[in-house]
Amino acid sequence: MTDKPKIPAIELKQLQFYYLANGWQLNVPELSLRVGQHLFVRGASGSGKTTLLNLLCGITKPVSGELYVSGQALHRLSSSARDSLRAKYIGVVFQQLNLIPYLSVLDNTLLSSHFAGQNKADATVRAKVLLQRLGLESTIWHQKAAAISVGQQQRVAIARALLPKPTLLIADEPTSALDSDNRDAFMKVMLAEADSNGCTVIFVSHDQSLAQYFAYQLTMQNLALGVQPC
Ligand SMILES: Nc1ncnc2c1ncn2[C@@H]1O[C@H](COP(=O)(O)OP(=O)(O)OP(=O)(O)O)[C@@H](O)[C@H]1O
Repeated sequence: MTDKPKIPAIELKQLQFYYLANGWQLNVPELSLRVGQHLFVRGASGSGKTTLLNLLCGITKPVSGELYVSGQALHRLSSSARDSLRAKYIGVVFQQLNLIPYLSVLDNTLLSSHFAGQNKADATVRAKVLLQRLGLESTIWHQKAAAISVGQQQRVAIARALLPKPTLLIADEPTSALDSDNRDAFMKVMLAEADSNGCTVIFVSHDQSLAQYFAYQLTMQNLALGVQPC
């Protein structure tokens, strides 16, 4: 008996995207990631990292080509179908973090499990464990997001992204405000949490020192040439 071929976590084929406003283009001839692979994507400012992540999490749609996440053809889905796929299966940490300033640390963390339709009591228990592992003690759980430091906000954002146990985690420069000790803890917790759920990780940054945490790496330049992560 032969094994069934495994569905890649991510698959891009002849993907093209451009901004109507200025014609800036992103072309990806080919990209394939296995389930559970952790990829570091590096690129200079303006090289298209955020644009790529917005495509991968279905916020924007390619102009042409194919984009599959866990076998789901994102390029064929409506905007609302992409939104519900993201809520259930994709954890995202944006550069702007997108925390709700007037909600508490704990309630911000719980938002993702709410949108993924998960049980609140179970999610609350897991959220507290995650926050603690990220160095966010119970003394700040009930403070408003607006009242904590940017470094603390970054950790709340990753806790929120990880809480629903996504199959894909996408992170855009999530450690820029952390000191080296907290950054180290952040990277280790993020990757260990992802591993325990078999979650694929795509992490973009222009900070080369973070590449040491990843088995696979890619530059935006190589991505545009269709080179596979190595
Ligand atoms: N909404 C938009 N409309 C038009 N052009 C855009 C838009 N967003 C980004 N761009 C342009 O697309 C290119 C890629 O931008 P993008 O934000 O993806 O790069 P980046 O690598 O994430 O940059 P940074 O590291 O500075 O965040 C840039 O030239 C940028 O000016």
